[in-house]
Amino acid sequence: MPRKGGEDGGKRDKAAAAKLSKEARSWLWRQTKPELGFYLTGLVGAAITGLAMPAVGFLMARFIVVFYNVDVDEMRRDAIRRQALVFLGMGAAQSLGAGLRQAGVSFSVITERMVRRIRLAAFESILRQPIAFFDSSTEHTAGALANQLAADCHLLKALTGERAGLAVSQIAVLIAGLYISFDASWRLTLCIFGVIPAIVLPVAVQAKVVGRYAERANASLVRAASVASETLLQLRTIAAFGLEARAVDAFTAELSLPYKQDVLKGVALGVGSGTAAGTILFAAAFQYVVGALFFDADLISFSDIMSCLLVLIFMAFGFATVSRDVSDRAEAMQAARRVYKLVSTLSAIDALAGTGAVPPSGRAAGRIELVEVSFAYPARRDVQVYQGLSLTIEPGATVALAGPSGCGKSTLVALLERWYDVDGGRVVLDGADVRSLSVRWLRSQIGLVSQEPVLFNGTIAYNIGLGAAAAGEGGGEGGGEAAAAAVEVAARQANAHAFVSAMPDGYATEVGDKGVQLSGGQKQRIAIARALVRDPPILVLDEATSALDAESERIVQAALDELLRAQRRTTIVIAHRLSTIRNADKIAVVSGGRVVEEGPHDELVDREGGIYRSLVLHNNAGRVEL
Ligand SMILES: Nc1ncnc2c1ncn2[C@@H]1O[C@H](COP(=O)(O)OP(=O)(O)OP(=O)(O)O)[C@@H](O)[C@H]1O
Repeated sequence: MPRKGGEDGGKRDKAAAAKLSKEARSWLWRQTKPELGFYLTGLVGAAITGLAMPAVGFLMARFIVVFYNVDVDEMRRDAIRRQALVFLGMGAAQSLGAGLRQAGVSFSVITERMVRRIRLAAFESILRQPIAFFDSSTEHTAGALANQLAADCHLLKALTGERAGLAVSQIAVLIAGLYISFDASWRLTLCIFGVIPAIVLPVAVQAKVVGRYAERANASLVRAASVASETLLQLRTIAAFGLEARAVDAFTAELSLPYKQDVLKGVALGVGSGTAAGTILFAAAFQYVVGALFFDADLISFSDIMSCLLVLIFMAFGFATVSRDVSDRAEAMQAARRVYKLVSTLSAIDALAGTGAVPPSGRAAGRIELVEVSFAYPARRDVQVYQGLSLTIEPGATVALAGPSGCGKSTLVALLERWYDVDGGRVVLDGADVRSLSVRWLRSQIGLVSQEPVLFNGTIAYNIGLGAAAAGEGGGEGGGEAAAAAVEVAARQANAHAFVSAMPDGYATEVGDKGVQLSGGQKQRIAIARALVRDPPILVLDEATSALDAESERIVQAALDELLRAQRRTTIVIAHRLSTIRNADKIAVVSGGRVVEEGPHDELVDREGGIYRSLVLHNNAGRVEL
């Protein structure tokens, strides 16, 4: 019976793939809408030029016949005049067709516009996805997605614009050729066009083979892109551990399959196009023989033999590239399915959607409640991080989260930021379930400083200003006087102003890629300033000093202590340092997926047998592993 299940599964997969292809095709068609007028004009032009090909063959045949058959001079002159006029007409039709084809101004422009639009939609779709989307699959690594934006979107060109015109033109060639040839002699046409399967079959098989190879080669290329992007993002670690050769090996290994498949694809393409090209001329040879037999049996005239033959030969010109086109389209269809899958993936947590409530005041008071929350990360369903966790944080209070490593302290931040949704229970901000709130607004209310500050390539002012830009308060390139003033205020609060002003270019100092030109402590203070520039009602410090050396930690800690003293805002602190935690209004100890102890430092430290007390008692040189 497993075989039957396998067959059913295979059928289901095939049906799902066919459905996806169909949807991808209609989606692609919808993408042409903004340029539909141009597009259709171009396609009509392509159809006319396609129709003209066999028609020219037919006229040539007539022309030859006139010279061969018509003996009387006067009649021949008439016939030649008629033929010349028809040729003139054909010339006009061709001009019109080619003109219309170009007037689609031209297909390449349409294609570029469309691909740009699709790329943008794909990029937006990536940004709309919840964080879980990026946790779960090798298809969704940074390298893989960047590859999709670049390579897949580029491949789509084979399904649109000039290439679509070519397909229409080839179909027109086939229809016109069949019609003219059938009209001349249905017998000979049936015999000759009986060989069409000999052309179509290898091309169809080749397209299928190429399509299948393309899918596997793409999977390898995606993995190669992941290896490349991971290597480039971790260059310092790679250098420190001497992992360059390993990275090259991993990259080479992933490229070997696409290489092999490219070779096979070349062979398939060669066989396909070779068979197609040869078959047309074999058909012509066959036509001579069969035509002669029919001629002897008085079943066909000389004129009709010539028509069938020349139509066939002119059709061969029209089909010269069909084999490669079919392959490219097969590859492009795979890419279209992948891009469509990406752009049609709806996100339950969409920061760009502009949906969800925004409280009338526009600013959160900062009361946070977690009510009976249960949660497991989508990528690791078997690890239940929270099971009925409840915690209330009053507006303006500073709450420290403590507990053993991996107990779920940072997860609380992830749920509050709505990077993930809870499986059970609720996360509530000022009385409203966070799922009902605008994601963009919710995140704009939280200033987050995390363990490893990530800066962007640009100036210090730009990096700090980004905090305000994200909250929709301008900023960006530090733009404007007000923004510049806010950036400086935030830098002062973060204890960063002194070192920034001491730099030759001050706030205009470039920080380099990911902030490499700054020290860890400087980067962290810029990150704190970035979180503060929006003056958030909720501040989250997630082990903000743990990655720093002792001196930098002291400086950053001083900035944070000052900050906590100076302004009452809801603050969640996750820290290993006892001094940060002991000053909090409340310490919540997380263990076994719940808050097991709650209260101020003095109270918890006196609790006999308490987890917090034991953590503090076992602390090492003023640093506790909480
Ligand atoms: N993105 C993720 N996907 C799957 N599991 C995750 C993910 N992030 C964290 N986890 C797991 O969830 C659990 C809680 O992680 P969390 O980062 O919240 O712990 P923590 O208390 O902050 O730890 P630490 O003090 O070591 O930073 C851990 O078991 C961790 O392995």
